[in-house]
Amino acid sequence: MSNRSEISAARRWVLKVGSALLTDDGRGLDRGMITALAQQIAALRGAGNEVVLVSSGAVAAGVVRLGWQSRPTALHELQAAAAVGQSELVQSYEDAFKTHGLTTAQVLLGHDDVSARDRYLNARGTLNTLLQLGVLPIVNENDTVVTDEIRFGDNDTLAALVANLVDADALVLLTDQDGLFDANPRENPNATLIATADVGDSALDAAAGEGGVLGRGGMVTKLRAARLAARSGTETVIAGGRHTNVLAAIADGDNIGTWLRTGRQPQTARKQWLAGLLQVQGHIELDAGAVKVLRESGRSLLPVGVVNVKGNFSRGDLVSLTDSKGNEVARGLVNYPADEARRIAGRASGDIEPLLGYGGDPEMIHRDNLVLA
Ligand SMILES: Nc1ncnc2c1ncn2[C@@H]1O[C@H](COP(=O)(O)OP(=O)(O)O)[C@@H](O)[C@H]1O
Ligand SMILES: N[C@@H](CCC(=O)OP(=O)(O)O)C(=O)O
Repeated sequence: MSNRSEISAARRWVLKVGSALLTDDGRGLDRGMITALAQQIAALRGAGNEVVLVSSGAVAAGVVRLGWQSRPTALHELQAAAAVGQSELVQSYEDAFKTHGLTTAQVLLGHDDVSARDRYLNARGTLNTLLQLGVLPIVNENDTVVTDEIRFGDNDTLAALVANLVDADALVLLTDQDGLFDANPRENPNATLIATADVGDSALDAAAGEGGVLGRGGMVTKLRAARLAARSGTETVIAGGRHTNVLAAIADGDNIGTWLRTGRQPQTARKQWLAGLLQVQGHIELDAGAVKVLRESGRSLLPVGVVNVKGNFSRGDLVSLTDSKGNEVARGLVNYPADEARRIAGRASGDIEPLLGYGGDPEMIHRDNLVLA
């Protein structure tokens, strides 16, 4: 019987595989692990789930391919190794998933892609489209172009931001340990596994330590990632990737690894997160019909319901939606910059392409990106 109904109910998964697991003791990519992962992910998909894979391993693969003895520290050398290793990494996955009839897509993201508002919507749109097409997105940090200051640095954080981006139900962080222990098991042989905890429990901070030689963040970044993911209602499980069929066990809600509970309704959590994300950059006045639809049926805002556009905002900015008297009805992330929003205001969605010269989103603001006042 499932102990973890919040996990077994999950349908949209972000799965992160760390360098510690994927690289064969620093001797390049562990092909056996990639084959096993592909088989398990294919099974998860076959059971009706959607999966985004966030995979590390580019630097470790590149270091071996270049014949270097150890991981370099200079940024440009790390970037060169990532560029070499990333092609090997995605090629290995593509080969492994092909045998299960799955198509993969390489998605390289930088910090701006998940924090700048316009790129946030673009990355979200692309990932959602890939999922709708049945493609398996394989995400990594865009290591070759990012600079020191803006690097995620570890893929735990990237995976959590991707979970926010696609509204994942569950985030699974697979690593070389069986989960989060009450102390670092490398240093303390008596450490015991924490099976379940509230993600916000501050006692966890004392338990989580740094990572090994291969990975970067250790449990510190995994805990932080779980907290980031929880902001949009995503549940996190940290588990050992070397167990046979670990993904099936997690998806069945079995008591494996560490479950970090969010304890909040996903939809509420996501909307609170959105609301706290940004400053309001402009105002959009709605007609009475649009106000009613938003309030009563929770639908998206279409351009046809827009009467007036104030301010100079960009795509992805947070705007305030008001009725004719200026009362705030809702807030949301707008799909069009102010000048284009003015041009399509009051018009049917079918007019967007002829008016703007490109086929943008049919909604002015999608309901997933709207929070009622
Ligand atoms: N409390 C803890 N429980 C489990 N592992 C811990 C803990 N504290 C630190 N660690 C370390 O975190 C490592 C996993 O993180 P990391 O090396 O970054 O791997 P990955 O590449 O999978 O992200 C483990 O090998 C372990 O040494
Ligand atoms: N983007 C890097 C991953 C960084 C990294 O090592 O992350 P992690 O394994 O999560 O600690 C790579 O592909 O090598």
